[in-house]
Amino acid sequence: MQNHSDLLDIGVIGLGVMGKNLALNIADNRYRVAAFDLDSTKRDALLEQEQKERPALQAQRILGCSNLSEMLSSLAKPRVLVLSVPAGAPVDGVCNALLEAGIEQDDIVVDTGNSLWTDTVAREAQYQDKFIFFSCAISGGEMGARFGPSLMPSGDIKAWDRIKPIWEAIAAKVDPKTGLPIERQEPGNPVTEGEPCTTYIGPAGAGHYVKMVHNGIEYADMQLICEAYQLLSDGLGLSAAEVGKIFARWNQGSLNSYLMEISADVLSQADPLTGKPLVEMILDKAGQKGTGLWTAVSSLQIGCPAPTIAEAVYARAVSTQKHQRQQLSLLLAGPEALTLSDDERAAFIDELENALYCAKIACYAQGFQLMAMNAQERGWRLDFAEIAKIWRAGCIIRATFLQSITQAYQQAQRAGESLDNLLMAETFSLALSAKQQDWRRAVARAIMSGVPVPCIGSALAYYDSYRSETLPANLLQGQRDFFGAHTFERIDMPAGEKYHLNWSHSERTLEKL
Ligand SMILES: NC(=O)C1=CN([C@@H]2O[C@H](COP(=O)(O)OP(=O)(O)OC[C@H]3O[C@@H](n4cnc5c(N)ncnc54)[C@H](OP(=O)(O)O)[C@@H]3O)[C@@H](O)[C@H]2O)C=CC1
Ligand SMILES: O=C(CO)[C@H](O)[C@H](O)COP(=O)(O)O
Repeated sequence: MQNHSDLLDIGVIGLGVMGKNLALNIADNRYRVAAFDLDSTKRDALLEQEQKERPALQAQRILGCSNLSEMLSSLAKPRVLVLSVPAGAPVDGVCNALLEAGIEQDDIVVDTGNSLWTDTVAREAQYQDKFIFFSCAISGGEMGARFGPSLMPSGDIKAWDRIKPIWEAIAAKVDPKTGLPIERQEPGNPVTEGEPCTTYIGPAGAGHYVKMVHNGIEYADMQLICEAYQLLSDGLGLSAAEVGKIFARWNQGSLNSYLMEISADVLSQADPLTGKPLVEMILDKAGQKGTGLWTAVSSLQIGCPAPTIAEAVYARAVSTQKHQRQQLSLLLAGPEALTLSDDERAAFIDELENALYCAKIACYAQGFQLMAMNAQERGWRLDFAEIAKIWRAGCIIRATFLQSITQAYQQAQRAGESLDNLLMAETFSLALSAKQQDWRRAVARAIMSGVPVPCIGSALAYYDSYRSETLPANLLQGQRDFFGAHTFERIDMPAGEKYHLNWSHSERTLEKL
């Protein structure tokens, strides 16, 4: 350490994938860090890593602690303690251990895990008067944590004022003119220029809600890319490397994103054991930790349509039913293979690129609408231009596309309008209208080839539903009234007036209720 008698700036508890890299990132930005993990080998690995990275002449900035009491006594007051432990019981486990170790009322505990947002709301209340429970959802995975993540803080505003300088220093940075990430993955040389990808989101739970929806969009975006992969490989018979090249090309255009970039990379990777494409050696059963599911559940609970996000969660569930899929693949018939000319194949690839772009817009529209509806229910004032801004770099769904979303919300703000659905933004409505025919052709081809496209297809249904002034819910209301006297409203009478037809009477008279 620079000076062992000095009190340190911040403590990091939990030194796994995220915590270790966050600690190194904070130290790179000249803050002094106390670090603790239940598993002392993780603490030692962190110290070793710092020693390797920090030039010999520079003093170490990370102190390994053997227990939480040691950590508390090493920190300047009021203390700032970052939790990077698995969501759920471990968060309360650490909070209780901190209470036993002597944490004080004005100390700040920042939960950076993927906690369920309602748990965060409850924790703020539960630990009130004991310490300040603050939260900061984080995205960016291992490399983001190390060199600049997207950070979504929420809770006590005074706690935010205290941690803001550290957060702005460690966050990913964006060039304000272009909206593009400024990336420099060099230990000891953090990016200090540009706009930091962090902003105060709102009261307790708001940041975790926003991160949860980020992950819901992440699930959908990943599944869209996977569907395109299956269409190109099973539908067109292209090799993994060929699909990788197509994705790399798409990544140069409007589909430019981190997820597209890494998908191209994964597809071009050979398996070190067999030499075959690695992707073909990876078992097709998807894992999940819950944030996509929570997003889908929240959308159902508040009645906000997010079908593409929900389909992405189902797609992971179907993938895990490998045994049933194996059995049914032998039982159920599919369509005849399509024979396409070279021109048709080339056209299909272009159509699919447009389909993916349109479906992506629909996913983001669903996610942003969900945040807006939940914010309204909770009385949160979320700033969507700021949220889109902090997702332009650092996080997993970072994409040039986020700059267009930022601009759409900024434009709406300037005009004093609320953008209730992203599909209404001119930049997206024009793009969708221009590309929707290709989207339909791609979905039709997928259906005729028997390749499942739950997300590309559901996004199209979402688009068609929202551009339909009338939907068959009139018949649905008639059905409900028929079997359960659930009543209906009439188009020629004031809103809110309820009617019921006496379906079981021979005269079928209409009653106004
Ligand atoms: N990995 C990712 O890409 C991202 C993860 N997150 C979230 O960040 C959080 C951390 O994730 P990640 O780093 O991947 O998880 P890891 O499992 O890699 O790390 C968690 C660490 O916390 C330690 N730990 C558990 N309980 C305690 C405790 N009571 N006191 C001290 N240390 C403890 C674990 O030790 P041990 O292993 O011995 O139990 C482990 O070293 C999770 O909530 C995750 O959902 C958020 C964004 C991205
Ligand atoms: O939060 C993240 C990125 O933003 C994590 O990587 C998340 O754990 C991924 O979710 P899952 O394991 O459910 O795919």
